[in-house]
Amino acid sequence: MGSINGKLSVESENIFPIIKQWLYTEQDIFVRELISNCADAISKRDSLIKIGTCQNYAVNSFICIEINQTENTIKFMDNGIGMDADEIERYINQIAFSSAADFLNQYKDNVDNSLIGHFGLGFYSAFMVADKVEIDTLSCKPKSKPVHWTCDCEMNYKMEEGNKSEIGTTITLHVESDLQYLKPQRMGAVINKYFAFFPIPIELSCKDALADTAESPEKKQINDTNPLWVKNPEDCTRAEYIAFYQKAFNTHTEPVLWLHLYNEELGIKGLVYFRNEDSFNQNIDGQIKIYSNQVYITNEGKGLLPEFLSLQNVIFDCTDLPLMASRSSVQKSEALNSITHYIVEQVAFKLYGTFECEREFYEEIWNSLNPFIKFSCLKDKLFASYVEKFIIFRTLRDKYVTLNEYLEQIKDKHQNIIYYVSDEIQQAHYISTFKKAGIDALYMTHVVDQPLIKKLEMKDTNLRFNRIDSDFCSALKEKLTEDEEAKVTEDEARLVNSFKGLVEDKHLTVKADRLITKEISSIMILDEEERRVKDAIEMYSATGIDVSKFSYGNDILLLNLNNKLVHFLLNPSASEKVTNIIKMQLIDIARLGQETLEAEQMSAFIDRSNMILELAIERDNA
Ligand SMILES: Nc1ncnc2c1ncn2[C@@H]1O[C@H](COP(=O)(O)OP(=O)(O)OP(=O)(O)O)[C@@H](O)[C@H]1O
Repeated sequence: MGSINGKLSVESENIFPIIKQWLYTEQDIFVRELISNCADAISKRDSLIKIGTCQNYAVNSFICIEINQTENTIKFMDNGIGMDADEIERYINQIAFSSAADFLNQYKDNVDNSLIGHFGLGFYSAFMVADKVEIDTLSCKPKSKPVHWTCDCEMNYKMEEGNKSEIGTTITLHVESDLQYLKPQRMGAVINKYFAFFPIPIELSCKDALADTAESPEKKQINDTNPLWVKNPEDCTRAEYIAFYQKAFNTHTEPVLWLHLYNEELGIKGLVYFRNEDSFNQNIDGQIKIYSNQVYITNEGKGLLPEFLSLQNVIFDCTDLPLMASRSSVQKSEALNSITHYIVEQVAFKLYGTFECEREFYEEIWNSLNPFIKFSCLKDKLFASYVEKFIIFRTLRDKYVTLNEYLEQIKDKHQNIIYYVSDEIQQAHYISTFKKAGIDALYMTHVVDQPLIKKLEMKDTNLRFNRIDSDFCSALKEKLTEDEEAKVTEDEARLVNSFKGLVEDKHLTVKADRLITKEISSIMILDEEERRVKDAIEMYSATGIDVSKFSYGNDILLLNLNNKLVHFLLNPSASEKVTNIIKMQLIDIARLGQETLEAEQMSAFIDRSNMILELAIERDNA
């Protein structure tokens, strides 16, 4: 074969600018494309060996990347099918003409369709980093001659007989000396990004500028050819799952639970890891890694997986993913819907199984599952329909219950009213009062609990969620006879009257009742609906919205007629000086139980507290 010079022909227009600017916005992609070509060549060779069209010339398949920092070259070498001059003419010189279609046509009855999805542009991504590219190749076809092909970035090529003696292909990229990919760490990281779990061994070697040139550099295998998701779930151990999690997601944390996806029909294998609390607190977002035939495609699950799954760490491989031309994203399709549906169902079944069969363990890991399950139920109707029943809540008695279990437990006491705690510290006073009175409530302290409450109330209009400091009275009210009720009304009227003038806050209403615990003197309550309006107004106000036109109901100062101090206020012979101090103190104590005092109130409270201590000393001395 003589030497052939030419200008690359293109199918429609000059695609170099497209390659450089549009299709491959990420430079790393040339590594993926060239290694994918090596892999394709090996698969084609294996297919031919299987059908006896090609002699079994190679013992082991290999892909090797060799960096030479002296010559500023990067070589991609494989022992795949190789090319003869005709094939180079067809598949390389005529750009945008993929050989995959030809290959499939020729052997369509004998090979599987895993080679589909090739677009005939990948090879030219080499020009994203190289100003000259060489191909040295020897085809596996009998009596083939080796070919040497070289091309500069002006699209001028030269093709002549080469000197390659072993079947396969070497692509040599001539690059600038400062190119980041000449550094083995950088190149290793990129190979790892796309091919960490590729089934064919990929070796990297580097001849550095200072090394003795006679010595061939050490080769290092970069990838794990047998990732855990490929294995049958029955053969995988707990230690293997954890080790794989830490390696694949680069973390030292351990997952609390995992799920092995394995569906031959959909061609899907993968792992869903449920992250632990610490990992959640560090970063609310999880990681999604999608592979196709063990080649990394994307970490962008948007549109592919339901949004809520992005809270967990998911890695999966799907043989038939409908890929976009750049192979970096996935097209929406029916097949994709089935995959998504399968994953959502599997996640729901895993949670169901753990809840039903390992309730104690489920409760142990609940803090880690809590935000994920609740958020998912808010976001995804299908998922909610499976999983809503497995939401559990910690109670004041430090037990975990589902909503149904709680409703069953309280049905004789406060039917359908669910008391909840939204802030353990702020509502500590109410919590201890509830505990003393033997009334249970649920901890709903996560931000996701507020929208969840709204959703549950909308779903079942009989349910009423009352924060522990709202509607306190009905929970703790003593059961009274008619006569006793009449007495309460009378005492209440007297107390309301005596507080007049003392309370300047127009948002404060005084009420009195007999509560089942004597220890409580005064407590501030706000009707649940009014409190929700108040919270919303405060939230809008914080975002700068003018809220002056909005208003909400009054805070209620509830006085417990069973308490000694309150009882004292009804004593007609008590001195006005002392009763006024007690009344003011009762108001402030009630306010403190709910929120902090304003500056002036706090100062008055401290002065008054000191005065009370002085009175105590005076009394002791008397
Ligand atoms: N290492 C190789 N060994 C054998 N043939 C190769 C090799 N690299 C490229 N080729 C041939 O060149 C053709 C063009 O490669 P190119 O990467 O541009 O397109 P493709 O692999 O067909 O599709 P894609 O754009 O998806 O990569 C390939 O189809 C293949 O026939």
